[in-house]
Amino acid sequence: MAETTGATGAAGTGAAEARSEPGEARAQARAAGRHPAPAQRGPARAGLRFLLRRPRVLVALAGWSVLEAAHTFALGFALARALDDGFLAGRPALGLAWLSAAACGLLVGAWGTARVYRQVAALTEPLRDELVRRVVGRGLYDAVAAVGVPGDAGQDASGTGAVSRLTHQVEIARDSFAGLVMVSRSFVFTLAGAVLGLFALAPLLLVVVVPPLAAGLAVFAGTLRALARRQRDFLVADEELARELGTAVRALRDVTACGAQAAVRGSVERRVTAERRAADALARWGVARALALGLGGRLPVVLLLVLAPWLLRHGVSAGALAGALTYLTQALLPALQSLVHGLGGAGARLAVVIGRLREGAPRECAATAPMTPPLPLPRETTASGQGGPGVPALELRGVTFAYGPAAAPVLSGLDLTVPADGRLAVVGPSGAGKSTLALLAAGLLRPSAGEIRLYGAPVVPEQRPDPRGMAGRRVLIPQESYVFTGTVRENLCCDTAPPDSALPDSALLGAFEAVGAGALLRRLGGLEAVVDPVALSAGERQQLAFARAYLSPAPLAVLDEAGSRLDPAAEELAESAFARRGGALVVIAHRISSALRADRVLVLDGPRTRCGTHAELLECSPLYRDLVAGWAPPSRV
Ligand SMILES: Nc1ncnc2c1ncn2[C@@H]1O[C@H](COP(=O)(O)OP(=O)(O)OP(=O)(O)O)[C@@H](O)[C@H]1O
Repeated sequence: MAETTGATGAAGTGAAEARSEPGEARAQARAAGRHPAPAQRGPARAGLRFLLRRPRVLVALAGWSVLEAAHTFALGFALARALDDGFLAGRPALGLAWLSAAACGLLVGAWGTARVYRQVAALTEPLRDELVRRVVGRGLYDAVAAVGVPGDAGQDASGTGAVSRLTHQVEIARDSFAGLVMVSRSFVFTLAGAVLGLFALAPLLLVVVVPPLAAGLAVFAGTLRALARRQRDFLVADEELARELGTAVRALRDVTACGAQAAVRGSVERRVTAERRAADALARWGVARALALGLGGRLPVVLLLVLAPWLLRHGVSAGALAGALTYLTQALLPALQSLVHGLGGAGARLAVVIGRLREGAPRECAATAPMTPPLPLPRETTASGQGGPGVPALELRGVTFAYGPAAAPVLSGLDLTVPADGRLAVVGPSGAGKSTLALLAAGLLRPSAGEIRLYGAPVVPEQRPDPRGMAGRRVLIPQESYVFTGTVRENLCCDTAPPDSALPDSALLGAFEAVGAGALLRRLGGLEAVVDPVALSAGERQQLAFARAYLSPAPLAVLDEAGSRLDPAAEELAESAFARRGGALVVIAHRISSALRADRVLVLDGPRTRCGTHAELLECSPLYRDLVAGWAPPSRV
């Protein structure tokens, strides 16, 4: 069995890497009694202030962007002149010269754009540095503050994971900010170049183009806020779903062990529904985006074509008309598309990330998030699995098991009966299949052939613990004890108590005393003390697991080297508690003492497997004799 200690603690940390945890941040802020600032408010104003503090960079950016405007202007104007003065006037050389001028404009524009990137970097890198400084500073502050915080909280808060996640968000913020600067700047200068060009070609063109363009921009501006909010809601819902799934996947073992599948499924389904709703709302508002693009980018083209005869009659040349169409289709429409998508998407993302960074929460990365309490298993109230008088606790008939179709069988045709009050020890060399047998008996593995019955009922692996099924008939303590971050009570009850009722304290305290773990309970600080699995020794974890299993109503207990980390006296105390509580006991024996306490011993040894009393096996099983000789000096046997 794999190591399970501390799984829940780990599961709680860091959900969806770059996708962060806004919900947690808010929950924690609420828990801490502070009210988080709305993520949306402020980033735009803060961004503007940031820009205004860098006038020189802004001027340089504007200067280089003028080249871009000049390139846009040259594009339509040169085409119009090439047509009107060159090709349509029978002077192809002049036409080609104008086209060459347009090509030169293209090169100059590209050169300007390259310089623009440098200036954008000069804006975004300081932003990044500033955000990183804040994030790391806050992370260190929290790390120092977390010193002395007991348990996972302290360990996680002081870890670098939170800072690493937030610095990744800083990268997202920087990229989104750079994108926003680029698209906004590009739209402004492209618009300026195109309007100047249209005016230079024929002012009448502006009468056709400007009204729909202005209407499109007005629709976009009017719906931007709502659209950004929907976009932000969708991002948050998407992140929360990713966080929920990430946590669930990391905590699968805990979830299964606690029987919390239904609760986790419900929680994930709620997130999926929330994300679907957010996506629907965003899609509805996407219509506004399409409307803005249609009005501002496409309608002017249609109007120019429809009104072409009228424009030509009123002195607009064919070349000017072609130039105007070039402005619209090659410059304005792409710039408007970038603006609409850029401001709606990158803008919302930037607002979310900046808002979150300003909430400033390395703490938000689940370091101190409350652990999902384990869902306790229902406790069987009647001995439903006991099958009636004379029915054995455990029966194996011709059981064969292999870990794969091509693997050699670990068990082959095994027959075994453990009476309802029987006490069986299973021994054998390492790798003989003792743990495999324990898992088969517990219904956690399915035999390749043969049949296994518990109290007369066939053993079937179950999707979830059922008090009327396997959980009501057997309890298994595996080699590695399962202990999670939570109170002692939660650790005890995760296998036993139904969600709607609790075991009395006297039963819990009695279980500790019965298995010889009373001193451990007192040292931990009682039932409400929080257990840190990492701070327990392996033997202490085993004692806790003994106490938990002792509380189980299941009449068959299967102990798979469950006391291997205890000293012999403590192991005997724990084992004998199970013998006293009644029912059947199967012990995968770690020491000869366990075998000596059993009624019968199963020696697993492939084809030479034997079952009998200690004395019988000493007679007939050379392997058993060897094992016994290896366990203890002959004089003590
Ligand atoms: N999950 C698995 N997949 C494939 N093979 C496995 C798996 N678990 C165990 N085995 C193999 O099955 C055989 C029996 O393993 P098992 O753990 O049951 O032995 P064991 O008698 O309990 O050993 P030990 O005393 O060392 O715990 C071994 O050869 C082992 O390598």
